[in-house]
Amino acid sequence: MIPCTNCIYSNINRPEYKPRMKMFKDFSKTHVSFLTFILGTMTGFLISKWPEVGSLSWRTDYNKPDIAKAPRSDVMILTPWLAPIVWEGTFNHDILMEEYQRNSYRIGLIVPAVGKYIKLLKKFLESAERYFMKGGMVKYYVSTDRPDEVKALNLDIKRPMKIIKVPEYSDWHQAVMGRMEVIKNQTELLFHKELDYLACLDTDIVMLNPIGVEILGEMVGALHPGYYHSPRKDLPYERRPISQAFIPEDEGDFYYQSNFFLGTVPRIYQLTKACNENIMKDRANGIHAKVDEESHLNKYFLYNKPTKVLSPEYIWSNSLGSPKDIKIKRVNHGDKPFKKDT
Ligand SMILES: CC(=O)N[C@H]1[C@@H](OP(=O)(O)OP(=O)(O)OC[C@H]2O[C@@H](n3ccc(=O)[nH]c3=O)[C@H](O)[C@@H]2O)O[C@H](CO)[C@H](O)[C@@H]1O
Ligand SMILES: [Mn+2]
Repeated sequence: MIPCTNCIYSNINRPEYKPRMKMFKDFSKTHVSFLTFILGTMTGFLISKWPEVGSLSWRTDYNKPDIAKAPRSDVMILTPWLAPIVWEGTFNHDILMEEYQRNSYRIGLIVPAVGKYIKLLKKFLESAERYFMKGGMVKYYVSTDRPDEVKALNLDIKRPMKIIKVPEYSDWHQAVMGRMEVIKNQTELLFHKELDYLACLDTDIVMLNPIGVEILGEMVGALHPGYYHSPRKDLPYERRPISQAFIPEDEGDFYYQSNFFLGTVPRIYQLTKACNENIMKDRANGIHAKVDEESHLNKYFLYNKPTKVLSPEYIWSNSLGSPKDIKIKRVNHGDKPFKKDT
Protein backbone atom coordinates (compact mmCIF):
# COMPACT_ATOMS: atom_id res chain seq x y z
CA MET A 1 0.00 0.00 0.00
CA ILE A 2 1.33 3.46 -0.93
CA PRO A 3 1.06 5.74 2.05
CA CYS A 4 -0.68 8.98 1.41
CA THR A 5 1.84 11.60 2.41
CA ASN A 6 -0.66 14.44 2.46
CA CYS A 7 -3.13 12.70 4.61
CA ILE A 8 -2.75 13.08 8.37
CA TYR A 9 -4.74 9.90 8.95
CA SER A 10 -2.44 7.80 6.83
CA ASN A 11 -0.21 7.06 9.84
CA ILE A 12 -2.83 5.02 11.54
CA ASN A 13 -1.96 2.05 9.37
CA ARG A 14 1.66 2.04 10.46
CA PRO A 15 2.51 -0.80 12.86
CA GLU A 16 3.81 1.47 15.65
CA TYR A 17 0.36 3.06 15.92
CA LYS A 18 -1.55 -0.21 16.18
CA PRO A 19 -1.24 -0.80 19.98
CA ARG A 20 -2.43 2.73 20.69
CA MET A 21 -5.37 2.28 18.35
CA LYS A 22 -6.27 -0.99 20.07
CA MET A 23 -6.15 0.76 23.41
CA PHE A 24 -8.38 3.50 22.07
CA LYS A 25 -10.77 0.90 20.66
CA ASP A 26 -10.98 -0.85 24.06
CA PHE A 27 -11.30 2.48 25.78
CA SER A 28 -14.26 3.47 23.65
CA LYS A 29 -16.12 0.29 24.39
CA THR A 30 -15.86 -0.26 28.11
CA HIS A 31 -14.28 2.80 29.66
CA VAL A 32 -16.52 5.31 27.98
CA SER A 33 -19.64 3.63 29.24
CA PHE A 34 -18.06 3.30 32.69
CA LEU A 35 -17.05 6.95 32.72
CA THR A 36 -20.50 7.99 31.53
CA PHE A 37 -22.01 6.00 34.36
CA ILE A 38 -19.70 7.59 36.96
CA LEU A 39 -20.27 11.10 35.61
CA GLY A 40 -24.03 10.56 35.49
CA THR A 41 -24.10 9.28 39.06
CA MET A 42 -21.97 12.18 40.27
CA THR A 43 -24.16 14.73 38.51
CA GLY A 44 -27.30 13.17 39.98
CA PHE A 45 -25.72 13.20 43.43
CA LEU A 46 -24.68 16.84 43.12
CA ILE A 47 -28.11 17.87 41.89
CA SER A 48 -29.81 16.15 44.79
CA LYS A 49 -27.41 17.62 47.37
CA TRP A 50 -27.29 21.09 45.95
CA PRO A 51 -30.79 22.58 45.79
CA GLU A 52 -29.59 25.62 43.83
CA VAL A 53 -28.70 23.31 40.92
CA GLY A 54 -31.57 20.85 41.41
CA SER A 55 -34.13 23.59 41.11
CA LEU A 56 -32.56 25.36 38.16
CA SER A 57 -35.19 24.13 35.73
CA TRP A 58 -38.11 25.63 37.63
CA ARG A 59 -36.10 28.71 38.55
CA THR A 60 -35.49 29.53 34.91
CA ASP A 61 -39.22 29.12 34.15
CA TYR A 62 -40.27 31.20 37.12
CA ASN A 63 -41.63 34.66 36.33
CA LYS A 64 -40.92 37.40 38.82
CA PRO A 65 -44.08 38.21 40.79
CA ASP A 66 -45.65 41.47 39.62
CA ILE A 67 -46.62 43.68 42.54
CA ALA A 68 -49.35 45.33 40.43
CA LYS A 69 -50.96 42.03 39.49
CA ALA A 70 -52.92 39.87 41.92
CA PRO A 71 -52.58 36.15 41.16
CA ARG A 72 -56.40 35.81 41.23
CA SER A 73 -58.85 38.68 40.89
CA ASP A 74 -62.08 36.66 41.12
CA VAL A 75 -61.69 35.48 44.71
CA MET A 76 -60.42 36.79 48.05
CA ILE A 77 -56.88 35.54 48.60
CA LEU A 78 -56.16 37.18 51.95
CA THR A 79 -58.40 37.31 55.02
CA PRO A 80 -58.87 40.61 56.90
CA TRP A 81 -56.41 39.24 59.48
CA LEU A 82 -53.84 38.64 56.72
CA ALA A 83 -54.05 34.87 56.49
CA PRO A 84 -53.63 33.53 52.95
CA ILE A 85 -56.58 31.76 51.34
CA VAL A 86 -55.19 28.95 49.21
CA TRP A 87 -56.64 28.79 45.70
CA GLU A 88 -55.28 27.24 42.54
CA GLY A 89 -53.13 29.83 40.79
CA THR A 90 -51.99 31.65 43.94
CA PHE A 91 -48.85 29.71 44.88
CA ASN A 92 -45.69 28.22 43.46
CA HIS A 93 -45.40 24.66 44.67
CA ASP A 94 -41.65 24.42 43.95
CA ILE A 95 -40.79 27.35 46.19
CA LEU A 96 -42.88 25.89 48.99
CA MET A 97 -41.40 22.43 48.49
CA GLU A 98 -37.89 23.83 48.85
CA GLU A 99 -38.83 25.30 52.22
CA TYR A 100 -40.39 21.98 53.21
CA GLN A 101 -37.33 19.96 52.23
CA ARG A 102 -35.00 22.29 54.12
CA ASN A 103 -36.92 21.54 57.29
CA SER A 104 -37.89 17.89 56.69
CA TYR A 105 -41.25 18.28 58.37
CA ARG A 106 -43.06 15.15 59.51
CA ILE A 107 -46.74 15.18 58.61
CA GLY A 108 -49.47 13.02 60.10
CA LEU A 109 -52.81 12.36 58.42
CA ILE A 110 -55.47 11.12 60.82
CA VAL A 111 -58.77 9.74 59.66
CA PRO A 112 -61.59 8.18 61.69
CA ALA A 113 -62.96 4.91 60.34
CA VAL A 114 -65.50 3.77 62.88
CA GLY A 115 -68.11 1.11 62.08
CA LYS A 116 -69.17 0.93 58.46
CA TYR A 117 -66.94 3.87 57.52
CA ILE A 118 -64.12 1.30 57.31
CA LYS A 119 -65.57 0.52 53.87
CA LEU A 120 -64.35 3.95 52.70
CA LEU A 121 -60.85 3.63 54.05
CA LYS A 122 -59.17 1.80 51.17
CA LYS A 123 -60.18 4.43 48.61
CA PHE A 124 -59.28 7.24 50.97
CA LEU A 125 -55.79 5.99 51.83
CA GLU A 126 -54.90 4.83 48.35
CA SER A 127 -55.88 8.23 46.95
CA ALA A 128 -53.86 9.93 49.72
CA GLU A 129 -50.88 7.77 48.83
CA ARG A 130 -51.11 9.12 45.31
CA TYR A 131 -51.97 12.78 45.91
CA PHE A 132 -51.34 13.82 49.52
CA MET A 133 -47.98 15.56 50.10
CA LYS A 134 -46.11 13.87 47.28
CA GLY A 135 -42.45 13.73 48.22
CA GLY A 136 -43.29 14.48 51.86
CA MET A 137 -42.72 12.47 55.01
CA VAL A 138 -46.23 11.28 55.80
CA LYS A 139 -47.60 8.84 58.33
CA TYR A 140 -51.23 7.71 58.41
CA TYR A 141 -53.24 7.25 61.59
CA VAL A 142 -56.56 5.44 61.47
CA SER A 143 -58.83 5.63 64.50
CA THR A 144 -61.18 2.67 64.49
CA ASP A 145 -63.22 0.39 66.72
CA ARG A 146 -62.30 -2.59 64.51
CA PRO A 147 -58.52 -2.82 63.97
CA ASP A 148 -58.76 -6.34 62.52
CA GLU A 149 -61.06 -5.21 59.74
CA VAL A 150 -58.65 -2.41 58.87
CA LYS A 151 -55.73 -4.84 58.76
CA ALA A 152 -57.71 -7.13 56.45
CA LEU A 153 -58.22 -4.41 53.84
CA ASN A 154 -55.08 -5.29 51.91
CA LEU A 155 -54.15 -1.63 51.50
CA ASP A 156 -51.88 -0.71 48.63
CA ILE A 157 -49.83 1.87 50.55
CA LYS A 158 -46.10 2.20 51.24
CA ARG A 159 -46.14 4.93 53.85
CA PRO A 160 -46.35 3.88 57.52
CA MET A 161 -49.76 3.55 59.13
CA LYS A 162 -50.71 3.30 62.78
CA ILE A 163 -54.08 2.05 64.02
CA ILE A 164 -55.58 3.79 67.04
CA LYS A 165 -58.23 1.77 68.83
CA VAL A 166 -61.30 3.79 69.82
CA PRO A 167 -64.57 2.68 71.42
CA GLU A 168 -67.66 1.85 69.42
CA TYR A 169 -69.90 4.95 69.48
CA SER A 170 -73.62 4.83 70.17
CA ASP A 171 -74.56 6.76 67.01
CA TRP A 172 -73.27 8.94 64.15
CA HIS A 173 -73.35 12.13 66.23
CA GLN A 174 -71.23 10.62 69.00
CA ALA A 175 -68.80 9.28 66.40
CA VAL A 176 -68.24 12.66 64.70
CA MET A 177 -68.02 14.51 68.05
CA GLY A 178 -65.67 11.82 69.42
CA ARG A 179 -62.97 12.68 66.93
CA MET A 180 -62.02 15.84 68.87
CA GLU A 181 -61.37 13.79 72.00
CA VAL A 182 -59.42 11.11 70.13
CA ILE A 183 -57.17 13.65 68.43
CA LYS A 184 -56.60 15.56 71.65
CA ASN A 185 -55.64 12.38 73.55
CA GLN A 186 -53.39 11.08 70.80
CA THR A 187 -51.67 14.45 70.48
CA GLU A 188 -50.68 14.23 74.14
CA LEU A 189 -49.64 10.58 73.90
CA LEU A 190 -48.10 10.22 70.49
CA PHE A 191 -48.24 13.00 67.95
CA HIS A 192 -46.04 15.45 69.86
CA LYS A 193 -43.22 12.88 69.62
CA GLU A 194 -43.76 11.76 66.04
CA LEU A 195 -44.96 14.78 64.07
CA ASP A 196 -44.60 18.45 63.23
CA TYR A 197 -47.98 18.85 61.49
CA LEU A 198 -51.23 16.93 61.81
CA ALA A 199 -54.03 16.95 59.23
CA CYS A 200 -57.48 15.68 60.26
CA LEU A 201 -59.76 14.54 57.43
CA ASP A 202 -63.06 12.69 56.86
CA THR A 203 -62.95 9.16 55.42
CA ASP A 204 -65.53 9.96 52.75
CA ILE A 205 -62.93 12.03 50.89
CA VAL A 206 -61.33 10.74 47.70
CA MET A 207 -58.36 12.78 46.52
CA LEU A 208 -58.35 13.51 42.80
CA ASN A 209 -55.53 16.00 42.43
CA PRO A 210 -52.39 17.00 44.33
CA ILE A 211 -52.72 18.34 47.86
CA GLY A 212 -49.25 19.50 48.76
CA VAL A 213 -47.16 21.56 51.14
CA GLU A 214 -49.15 24.68 50.25
CA ILE A 215 -51.68 23.62 52.88
CA LEU A 216 -49.19 23.60 55.77
CA GLY A 217 -49.60 26.27 58.40
CA GLU A 218 -49.82 26.84 62.15
CA MET A 219 -53.59 26.39 62.17
CA VAL A 220 -55.53 25.85 58.98
CA GLY A 221 -59.27 25.62 58.29
CA ALA A 222 -61.18 24.95 55.06
CA LEU A 223 -64.09 26.93 53.61
CA HIS A 224 -67.30 24.88 53.47
CA PRO A 225 -68.11 24.49 49.75
CA GLY A 226 -71.80 24.93 50.39
CA TYR A 227 -71.49 28.36 52.09
CA TYR A 228 -68.48 30.22 50.76
CA HIS A 229 -70.65 32.76 48.94
CA SER A 230 -73.37 32.95 51.60
CA PRO A 231 -74.15 36.06 53.64
CA ARG A 232 -73.54 35.82 57.39
CA LYS A 233 -77.22 35.41 58.21
CA ASP A 234 -77.36 32.17 56.19
CA LEU A 235 -74.36 30.49 57.81
CA PRO A 236 -75.42 27.54 59.99
CA TYR A 237 -73.58 28.70 63.11
CA GLU A 238 -74.91 27.71 66.51
CA ARG A 239 -76.98 30.77 67.49
CA ARG A 240 -78.37 29.57 70.83
CA PRO A 241 -76.54 31.32 73.68
CA ILE A 242 -76.99 28.25 75.88
CA SER A 243 -74.48 26.27 73.78
CA GLN A 244 -70.71 26.65 74.15
CA ALA A 245 -70.60 26.87 70.34
CA PHE A 246 -72.74 30.04 70.38
CA ILE A 247 -71.84 32.75 67.88
CA PRO A 248 -73.80 36.06 68.06
CA GLU A 249 -75.86 37.09 65.01
CA ASP A 250 -73.48 39.89 64.04
CA GLU A 251 -70.30 37.79 64.23
CA GLY A 252 -68.60 35.20 62.06
CA ASP A 253 -66.05 35.50 59.26
CA PHE A 254 -66.45 32.34 57.22
CA TYR A 255 -68.12 29.00 57.69
CA TYR A 256 -65.51 26.25 57.95
CA GLN A 257 -66.17 22.57 57.34
CA SER A 258 -64.94 20.06 59.89
CA ASN A 259 -63.83 17.45 57.36
CA PHE A 260 -60.43 19.07 56.75
CA PHE A 261 -58.37 20.97 59.29
CA LEU A 262 -54.70 20.87 60.18
CA GLY A 263 -51.90 22.60 61.97
CA THR A 264 -48.80 22.20 64.04
CA VAL A 265 -49.13 19.60 66.76
CA PRO A 266 -49.35 22.12 69.66
CA ARG A 267 -52.01 24.18 67.84
CA ILE A 268 -54.08 21.10 67.02
CA TYR A 269 -53.79 20.04 70.64
CA GLN A 270 -55.15 23.42 71.82
CA LEU A 271 -57.94 23.33 69.23
CA THR A 272 -59.15 19.79 69.92
CA LYS A 273 -58.83 20.26 73.69
CA ALA A 274 -60.98 23.42 73.59
CA CYS A 275 -63.58 21.88 71.27
CA ASN A 276 -63.75 18.70 73.33
CA GLU A 277 -64.18 20.64 76.58
CA ASN A 278 -67.02 22.64 75.04
CA ILE A 279 -68.67 19.47 73.71
CA MET A 280 -68.48 18.01 77.25
CA LYS A 281 -69.95 21.16 78.81
CA ASP A 282 -72.81 21.11 76.30
CA ARG A 283 -73.38 17.44 77.03
CA ALA A 284 -73.51 18.12 80.77
CA ASN A 285 -76.14 20.79 80.03
CA GLY A 286 -78.14 18.49 77.76
CA ILE A 287 -77.27 20.50 74.62
CA HIS A 288 -76.15 19.22 71.24
CA ALA A 289 -74.72 21.92 68.97
CA LYS A 290 -76.50 22.55 65.66
CA VAL A 291 -73.85 20.97 63.42
CA ASP A 292 -72.06 18.67 65.86
CA GLU A 293 -68.29 19.20 66.24
CA GLU A 294 -68.36 21.53 63.24
CA SER A 295 -70.24 24.15 65.30
CA HIS A 296 -67.53 23.98 67.95
CA LEU A 297 -64.79 24.22 65.35
CA ASN A 298 -66.42 27.34 63.91
CA LYS A 299 -66.65 28.91 67.34
CA TYR A 300 -62.97 28.15 67.95
CA PHE A 301 -61.88 29.61 64.61
CA LEU A 302 -63.88 32.78 65.22
CA TYR A 303 -61.86 33.70 68.31
CA ASN A 304 -58.63 31.91 67.34
CA LYS A 305 -58.22 32.91 63.71
CA PRO A 306 -56.71 30.35 61.35
CA THR A 307 -53.28 31.36 60.09
CA LYS A 308 -54.16 29.93 56.67
CA VAL A 309 -57.49 29.12 55.01
CA LEU A 310 -58.06 26.47 52.35
CA SER A 311 -60.42 27.25 49.49
CA PRO A 312 -63.32 24.84 48.87
CA GLU A 313 -61.19 23.12 46.22
CA TYR A 314 -59.81 21.01 49.05
CA ILE A 315 -63.20 19.67 50.18
CA TRP A 316 -65.23 19.89 47.01
CA SER A 317 -68.17 17.56 46.31
CA ASN A 318 -68.99 16.53 42.76
CA SER A 319 -72.64 17.04 43.61
CA LEU A 320 -71.95 20.80 43.79
CA GLY A 321 -71.17 21.07 40.08
CA SER A 322 -68.40 23.17 38.52
CA PRO A 323 -68.61 26.88 39.37
CA LYS A 324 -66.16 29.23 37.64
CA ASP A 325 -64.09 30.00 40.73
CA ILE A 326 -63.29 26.33 41.37
CA LYS A 327 -60.40 25.89 38.93
CA ILE A 328 -59.45 22.47 40.25
CA LYS A 329 -61.35 19.87 42.23
CA ARG A 330 -58.76 18.42 44.53
CA VAL A 331 -61.14 15.94 46.12
CA ASN A 332 -64.60 14.52 45.92
CA HIS A 333 -66.15 14.55 49.37
CA GLY A 334 -69.33 12.89 50.57
CA ASP A 335 -69.93 9.90 48.29
CA LYS A 336 -70.90 6.89 50.40
CA PRO A 337 -72.06 3.45 49.31
CA PHE A 338 -74.37 3.41 52.35
CA LYS A 339 -76.86 5.67 54.07
CA LYS A 340 -75.62 7.91 56.86
CA ASP A 341 -77.64 7.09 59.99
CA THR A 342 -78.11 10.51 61.55
C1 LIG B 1 -71.76 17.69 52.91
C2 LIG B 1 -72.29 17.82 54.29
O1 LIG B 1 -73.43 18.01 54.53
N1 LIG B 1 -71.36 17.69 55.26
C3 LIG B 1 -71.69 17.80 56.67
C4 LIG B 1 -71.76 16.42 57.26
O2 LIG B 1 -70.60 15.77 56.99
P1 LIG B 1 -70.54 14.36 56.35
O3 LIG B 1 -71.81 13.91 55.74
O4 LIG B 1 -69.38 14.44 55.47
O5 LIG B 1 -70.24 13.47 57.63
P2 LIG B 1 -69.66 12.02 57.57
O6 LIG B 1 -70.77 11.04 57.50
O7 LIG B 1 -68.63 11.93 56.56
O8 LIG B 1 -68.99 11.89 59.02
C5 LIG B 1 -67.80 12.55 59.34
C6 LIG B 1 -66.64 11.56 59.46
O9 LIG B 1 -66.68 10.94 60.72
C7 LIG B 1 -66.24 9.60 60.63
N2 LIG B 1 -67.31 8.69 61.05
C8 LIG B 1 -68.58 9.13 61.21
C9 LIG B 1 -69.57 8.29 61.66
C10 LIG B 1 -69.26 6.95 61.92
O10 LIG B 1 -70.10 6.12 62.30
N3 LIG B 1 -67.98 6.53 61.74
C11 LIG B 1 -67.00 7.36 61.31
O11 LIG B 1 -65.87 6.95 61.15
C12 LIG B 1 -65.83 9.38 59.17
O12 LIG B 1 -64.48 9.69 59.05
C13 LIG B 1 -66.67 10.40 58.47
O13 LIG B 1 -66.16 10.73 57.19
O14 LIG B 1 -71.86 16.45 58.68
C14 LIG B 1 -70.80 17.11 59.33
C15 LIG B 1 -71.01 17.08 60.82
O15 LIG B 1 -69.82 16.92 61.46
C16 LIG B 1 -70.76 18.54 58.84
O16 LIG B 1 -71.94 19.18 59.12
C17 LIG B 1 -70.59 18.56 57.35
O17 LIG B 1 -70.59 19.89 56.90
MN1 LIG C 1 -67.72 13.55 55.28
